[in-house]
Amino acid sequence: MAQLLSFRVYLSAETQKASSESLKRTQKTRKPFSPGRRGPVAPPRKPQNLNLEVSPHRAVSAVRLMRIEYGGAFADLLNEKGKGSGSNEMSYVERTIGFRTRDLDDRDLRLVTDVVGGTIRWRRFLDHLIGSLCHNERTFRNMEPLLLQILRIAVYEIIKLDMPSYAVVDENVRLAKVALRPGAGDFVNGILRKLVSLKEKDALPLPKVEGDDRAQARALATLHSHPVWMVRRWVKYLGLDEATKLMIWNNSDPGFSLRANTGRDITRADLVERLESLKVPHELSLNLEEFVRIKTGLQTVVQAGLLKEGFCSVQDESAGLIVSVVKPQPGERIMDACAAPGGKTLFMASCLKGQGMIYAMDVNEGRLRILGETAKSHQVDGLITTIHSDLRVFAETNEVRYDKVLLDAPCSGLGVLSKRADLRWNRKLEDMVELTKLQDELLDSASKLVKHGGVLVYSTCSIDPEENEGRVEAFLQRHPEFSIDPVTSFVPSSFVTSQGFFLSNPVKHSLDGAFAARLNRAL
Ligand SMILES: C[S@@+](CC[C@H](N)C(=O)[O-])C[C@H]1O[C@@H](n2cnc3c(N)ncnc32)[C@H](O)[C@@H]1O
Repeated sequence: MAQLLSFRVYLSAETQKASSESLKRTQKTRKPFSPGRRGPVAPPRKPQNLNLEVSPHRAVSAVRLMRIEYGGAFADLLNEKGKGSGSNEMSYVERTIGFRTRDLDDRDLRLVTDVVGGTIRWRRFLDHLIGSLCHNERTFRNMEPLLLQILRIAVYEIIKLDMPSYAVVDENVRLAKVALRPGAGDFVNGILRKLVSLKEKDALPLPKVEGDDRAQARALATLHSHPVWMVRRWVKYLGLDEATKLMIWNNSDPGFSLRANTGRDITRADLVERLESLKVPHELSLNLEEFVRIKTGLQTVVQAGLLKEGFCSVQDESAGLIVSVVKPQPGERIMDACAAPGGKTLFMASCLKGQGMIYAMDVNEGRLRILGETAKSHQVDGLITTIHSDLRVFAETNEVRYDKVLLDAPCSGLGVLSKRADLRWNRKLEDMVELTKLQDELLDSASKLVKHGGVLVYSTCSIDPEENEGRVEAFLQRHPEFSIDPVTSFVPSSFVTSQGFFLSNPVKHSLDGAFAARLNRAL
């Protein structure tokens, strides 16, 4: 169980740099969903018989989408469940739409993952099309949640997956009829037939990128399905072309990297051998000698137990490169001040070659416990001491100083939107103000723990200059005892910014976006 959890957390660790606090907030404030009209929760429906007419992947996708949007579930966690979680999933389906479908086979599971991820990513774009095809805005605004999810799935399948229209219309009309009522099926039929006809004439009602900055940002936000505030921010910082490329990247299927567990003397060659025997296509990382990239086959790796047995971890290369910036050396005492769930802690521990200690601190006790359990399976637990504390409180009272401190700060996660399909919709502009304030406080506290002549590494999985360069610049003004140590000798040159920081750019490097600054404390 701990192993499964640790996989989940690893996968999300590198993908979920988003502050878990704010996500939790979203989770708490979301109301339980009802399949009927938006509003109060409907009483549970009575279980009915198995329905073999409705396509299982669509029924399950619609229910997962309801759970994500109204029930506070996270898209990546639902997708990771995969095979074996069938009966639990079917009981959700039954409770939500009143019947079961046949069990999902491997192909259905892949379809569910694609359809759920894609429908979430493309939500704004799909809603624009659906809204344009309704009689009036009120029809769209008052649409019952399940009906809306069925329409989103159908529009996504027709427009983005290019599935045969007749089958998609037929299947989704049937789902709406059985799960809701005959009239709902007629409504879905009407909307989808209009859509198919416009698609065939190449006349979809899409906005034009024209007018003032605000109007252009709104059009781009619809066409590439992102919140308007993100588009405006990226156009400001990156320019129109780069912002557009970034949105295209965020909408593409994410790739993953695996790190061979060198802490257990497993080499990349050993990992490659296992991947070959499992027929998982892979490429060697050009940036890190422990890493292998895979585009497909992650489920195969999970099912073969490679993560469970501590053979390897799922870790993005951008996270591995942050560890390169820290460059842990045998014998060092390193404070990992925001450590959980521990992706970087474990990699750092494996660099110590049995000598030294990583002090892994986190305010979240549950995530820290998972870190401890995973450290055992990776056989590096003797090199890790966990500390459950708020860094700000710990730094006030603790007298010990460390050779190096890594502050992998809670951040917006704007660098990992390709992996976290729902994050773009959960993140708000106001979060940025709260996060930068927290990052400043944590930087001040982390700096107190660095010994004279020691190193502080500040990192995020954001590409936002305010969370990155902006925080470091403000910190250096408050702390003249620190200076920038350019990362030139720690990472390949294409990752080094003009100021000497590490930046992985999703568009340029085909990795998650991440940032790190290496700061030396004067002797
Ligand atoms: C980006 S995640 C860290 C990811 C981790 N370094 C890894 O590689 O797996 C940020 C972490 O900071 C923790 N955190 C947030 N505020 C904190 C605080 N005041 N003190 C200590 N940890 C905190 C969160 O619980 C979260 O686990």
